[in-house]
Amino acid sequence: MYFQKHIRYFNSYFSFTSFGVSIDHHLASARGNGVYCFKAHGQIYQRLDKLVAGGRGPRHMQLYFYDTNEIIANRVKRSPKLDTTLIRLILEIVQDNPYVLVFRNLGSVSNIAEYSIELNISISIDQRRYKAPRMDQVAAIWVDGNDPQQQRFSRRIIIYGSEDRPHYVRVYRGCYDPLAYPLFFPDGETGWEDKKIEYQIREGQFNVFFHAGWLFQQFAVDMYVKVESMRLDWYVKPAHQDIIRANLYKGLLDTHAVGEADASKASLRVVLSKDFPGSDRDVQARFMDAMTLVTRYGMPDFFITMTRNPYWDEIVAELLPRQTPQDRPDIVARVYHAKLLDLRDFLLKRSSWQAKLPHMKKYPELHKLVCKHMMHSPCRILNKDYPCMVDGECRFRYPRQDSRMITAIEVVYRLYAFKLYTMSPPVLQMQVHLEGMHMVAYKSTDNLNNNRPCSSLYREYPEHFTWNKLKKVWKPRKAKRIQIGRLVYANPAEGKRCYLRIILNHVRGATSYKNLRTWSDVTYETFRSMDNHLDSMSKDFCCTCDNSLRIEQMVLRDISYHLTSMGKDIRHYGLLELHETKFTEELNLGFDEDHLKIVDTLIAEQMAGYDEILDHVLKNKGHVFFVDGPGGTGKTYLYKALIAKVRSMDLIAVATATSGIAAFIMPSGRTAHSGFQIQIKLSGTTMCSFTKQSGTAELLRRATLIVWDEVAMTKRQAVEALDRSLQDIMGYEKPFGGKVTLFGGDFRQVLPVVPHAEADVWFADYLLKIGNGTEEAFDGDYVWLPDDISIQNHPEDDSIDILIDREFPDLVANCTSATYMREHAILSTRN
Ligand SMILES: Nc1ncnc2c1ncn2[C@@H]1O[C@H](COP(=O)(O)OP(=O)(O)OP(=O)(O)O)[C@@H](O)[C@H]1O
Repeated sequence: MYFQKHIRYFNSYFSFTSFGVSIDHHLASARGNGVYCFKAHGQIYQRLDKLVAGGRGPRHMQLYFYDTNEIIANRVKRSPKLDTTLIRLILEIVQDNPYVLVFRNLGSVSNIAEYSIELNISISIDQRRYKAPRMDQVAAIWVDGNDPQQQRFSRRIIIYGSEDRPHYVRVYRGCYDPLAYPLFFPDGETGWEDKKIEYQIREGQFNVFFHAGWLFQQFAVDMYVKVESMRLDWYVKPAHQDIIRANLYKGLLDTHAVGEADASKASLRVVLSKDFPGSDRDVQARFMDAMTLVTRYGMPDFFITMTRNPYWDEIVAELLPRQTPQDRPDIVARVYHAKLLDLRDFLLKRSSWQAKLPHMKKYPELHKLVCKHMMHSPCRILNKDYPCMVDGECRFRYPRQDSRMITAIEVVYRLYAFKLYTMSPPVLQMQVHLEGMHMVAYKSTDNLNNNRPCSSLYREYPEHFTWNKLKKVWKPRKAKRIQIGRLVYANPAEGKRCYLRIILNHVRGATSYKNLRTWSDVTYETFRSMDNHLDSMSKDFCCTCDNSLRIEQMVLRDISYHLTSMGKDIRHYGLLELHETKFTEELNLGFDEDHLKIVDTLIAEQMAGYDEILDHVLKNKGHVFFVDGPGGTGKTYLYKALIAKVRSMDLIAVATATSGIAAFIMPSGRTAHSGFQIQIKLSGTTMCSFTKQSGTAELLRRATLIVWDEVAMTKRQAVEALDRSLQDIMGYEKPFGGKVTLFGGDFRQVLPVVPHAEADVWFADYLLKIGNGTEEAFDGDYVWLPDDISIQNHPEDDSIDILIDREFPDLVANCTSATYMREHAILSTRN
């Protein structure tokens, strides 16, 4: 019992390594709720120390250098309460462990500081069997003077006697488990086997994991992190990133069209692909799939959640003596999965079913329990009186924030490879490709000529046919089970492909691309309508210019402007050639002569900023500046001076601001969203939507100064998107791709955000009336303020004190309370 209760402690005491991860200390430890959890940043690894013990005495593998009695004495020295009989027993069990043998051998040498060990980190002994490695397979020992260049193992770590630098064993190394979990792998097995097999219950077979309590939980979570880390590592590799480029196929073709051979320059950088569960794109795709079912069958009537109860009879019946469900995440995960399948079958196979509350009078207890634990209606602002509402908050904390926490049960569920989601009927994502843009999808519909239902839409095919991925043909569906088709999304900015998608959604029984373009026996050519459109657009420009070539260019530039704002390049649309690119446009922006003179009027602080920034621009030294100052202190004035100076030297200065008004004041300024093509929906990995070969990218590549005013008003993610994109197009992993970037803004002008605050309707209306000039006024432009919102001008002129007293009652007593200070504020029109 004692051993089981402290098994994690024992394991960490006998492990050769220590657990290494950077932990978010705000979230680490029990923090009052009793469940130990921690939030890790980055990779998890095991740490190996040098051979010579540090000032705090031997630890981990260093403890093995001594003979048994000495080890026990050493271990007891570190932890006086240790049960020595138990330690002796464990040491006996691990006595043939090859790592123990290696380290124990070192115990007999006197000058250990001069030794080093070559540790084999990727042991590849027979992994299908639980066979222990031999000592010479895990490590070799050199005495002083041996040539460490003589590499014995292909992947190794050399642990030196006295070198202070610790070594890290990454999760995917074969020796990770035996070094970290000696209690599970007493003979030093690689621990590299299929974990699904390890967690199986086998009649008559002793499985150490099921007796390890907390250590099993820790091991399972560690294994899951291992799996996940390896998958993430795969995605992070540049070679694999290239494979999963967002618009791979389309991007490749586009790239060839503009003579760009390097595919990596073709499209946006994507961190995680759709195949990674939980990634943005996976969620997006599943949302679209769900909406396909909604389109087909209507809105859902029920949203059912199923929670596991660790004390379900089926779980308790399987527990070993003295075990609690927490000790057996494997059983909990299995039973939950089985019950989930049962529920799904019940819901799907029964043609009709009803969800009924137990009768209130007949089963009062049951009724109460169901209402209490199993139902939740909209609450908070939608239903303030709902029983879950306590002090204006939902006591179940709905709606819940997204969070990602891995528990041992979830981990085992994932390691068993149980499905995370299924859809019934399933949704098939159908590709939409322009002719010649893809080899497989739409063209193959030709195979349908003989047996295609002539009234079907393309997306309805899966209901009548099955798609053979290997042969790439549709075959008539035999089974009753149907599948719903969904055409993959095409952004309107994609032009032709988007139109094709719309047409596919409307034209029934089409057999070819030509057939799709045919209407009332007339086959339309691509861009025919666009040509007409060009003619009609030019009329807008005719009144400003009479040179037809110039008008043509003006129209094209206008189209290009709109396309660029959608992240596209006019060169990919087969239109006439646009001579002036965005880049040359920006070069010819010119500057205001008056702004050049501003430099003579700058005050000392402005001048210091001007000199410093200009120096970086002239020497091309990348740096990020932030100009801070309350409103009206001359920030814009400084930008004007700088921008004029940079442009006067025929260099490019890109001037942007968050709001349209601020952008208007900047010389040839534009909003940051339009200038940098920042997407509306932002996440931690969003990039700006311009492509590497677009005009915007070229402009930013050549820009020597980038100015973004009012940056305090924008979302952090927007600035981060620009940072990522600049790094991407510059191919330089320094902030903002090594550009001189000047941000300006004033956080004092950002109003505090009060979550869930309710507007005072009367006051809002009153303010609008004043703003619109419809409030009753006297003496020209004075309005009466109602008494209850104004403070009388006191004869002793202490009205400010009165205001403070009224807004901050008991200020002295509460001034240290963060909640009190958050809830009171005096806003002033002077910023
Ligand atoms: N050194 C200076 N000499 C003369 N006038 C100046 C100087 N600096 C600023 N000003 C003037 O002060 C006024 C306010 O300056 P500016 O608009 O640059 O402030 P700001 O900090 O950008 O304000 P906000 O944060 O509200 O946008 C402008 O009319 C500007 O011409």
